Amino acid sequence: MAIILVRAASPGLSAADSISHQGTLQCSTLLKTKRPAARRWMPCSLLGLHPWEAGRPSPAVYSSLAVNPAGEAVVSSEQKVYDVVLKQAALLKRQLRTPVLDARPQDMDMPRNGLKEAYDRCGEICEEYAKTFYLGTMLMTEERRRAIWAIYVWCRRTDELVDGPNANYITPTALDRWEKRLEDLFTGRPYDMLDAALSGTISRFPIDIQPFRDMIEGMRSDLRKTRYNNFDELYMYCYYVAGTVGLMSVPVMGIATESKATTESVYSAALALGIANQLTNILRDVGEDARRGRIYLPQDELAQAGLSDEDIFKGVVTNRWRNFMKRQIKRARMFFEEAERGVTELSQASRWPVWASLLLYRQILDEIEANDYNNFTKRAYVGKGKKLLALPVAYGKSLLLPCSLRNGQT
Ligand SMILES: CC(C)=CCC/C(C)=C/CC/C(C)=C/CC/C(C)=C/[C@@H]1[C@@H](COP(=O)(O)OP(=O)(O)O)[C@]1(C)CC/C=C(\C)CC/C=C(\C)CCC=C(C)C
Ligand SMILES: [Mn+2]
Repeated sequence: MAIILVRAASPGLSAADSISHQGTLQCSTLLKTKRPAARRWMPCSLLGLHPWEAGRPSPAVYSSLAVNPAGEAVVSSEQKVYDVVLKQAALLKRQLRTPVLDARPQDMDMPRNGLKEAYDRCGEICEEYAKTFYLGTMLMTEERRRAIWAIYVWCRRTDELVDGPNANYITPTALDRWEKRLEDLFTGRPYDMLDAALSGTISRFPIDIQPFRDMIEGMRSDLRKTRYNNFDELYMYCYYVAGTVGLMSVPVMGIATESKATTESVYSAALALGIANQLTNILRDVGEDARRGRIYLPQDELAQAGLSDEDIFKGVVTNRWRNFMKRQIKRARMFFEEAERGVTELSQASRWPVWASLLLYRQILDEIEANDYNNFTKRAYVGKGKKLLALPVAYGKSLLLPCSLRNGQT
């Protein structure tokens, strides 16, 4: 059995997370590297319109069926993911009615101070890799903040498996081992200190394993797939690698007690924020991903715009490219808009970091425009000044009443 031990030059982690034994995948390097960019296409072909152009209805209103090239009706990715949203929302509602904290093993055999150290380490990693977001978490209650750090670190480590410096050595079997390790930590047998922080977190919050499994599935898909035929395929990928983060986070962030929104609608918004972030990430990184042989943009939309893989490899900004990009940006913004309604429904102290991350990530789209759509050789980057300005704006927005109280139920 292969042992994958990656660390040494890692500025992120220390001895505690480097324990390795046969057959267990070790992922202790958290070097700042880039994930290949990602994508999605809306299965509304049956309606004859693009939802992001016509005003995006709630997922339940979308056609649940898409048509495959053979003309057969198939369940769309959007519908499949919406089923996950419904399941997660139902679980949350059920678990909030049961005494969760008593029903689950506490702290999973970790000594109290060991767990504190584990959470602190997660906080340090989070601070190192996502400074602004880390600052935002400081407004949350201590328990929530630690939980978000633990989730962040698990996601970051998972992402690093396929996106980090050792990505070339990662095989589907290694991901299977990572998933086994996930199952172990969910049943109170964490493998290392950072896993223990997540074990502690799931013992305190009603978090389900499915979004975590699905993120690993996204990493599997990254290993085997370098093209996406249409937005439906891209949507699924975005759900796997980023929508899942939204679903993991809601049970920790909590819904405002005064909110009148349904749990499903809050989960849908969280999903939308993950999708919006990932679409933005993909649009920012077109050139970088192409240099790694990856094109996440929907192939059918490229063809409709008169563009090919070759055009992307050449990396010349033409009017065709500008027009294509305008539509992609418009779609990403629609997902941000959908997410906005949900942020207001979160518990008050959770809203600020989420608003901050939404505003900051969305600004990357403005920067792509400001670069005249040259995302081949220019990285869209939000400057320090704009970043700083987003923080008070986000704070102001976090004070607003939930949308469901302003406009009736969402
Ligand atoms: C407050 C807040 C934002 C909480 C989420 C914190 C958290 C657990 C983040 C984990 C992020 C992570 C490491 C995901 C792994 C996969 C990945 C890297 C996805 C990309 C993130 C951007 O990272 P970066 O720019 O560093 O990308 P590179 O790896 O360098 O390419 C993603 C684009 C997706 C991240 C997705 C989110 C942060 C989802 C946000 C949604 C919520 C927090 C739900 C909010 C709730 C409502 C109701 C709106
Ligand atoms: Mn990455």
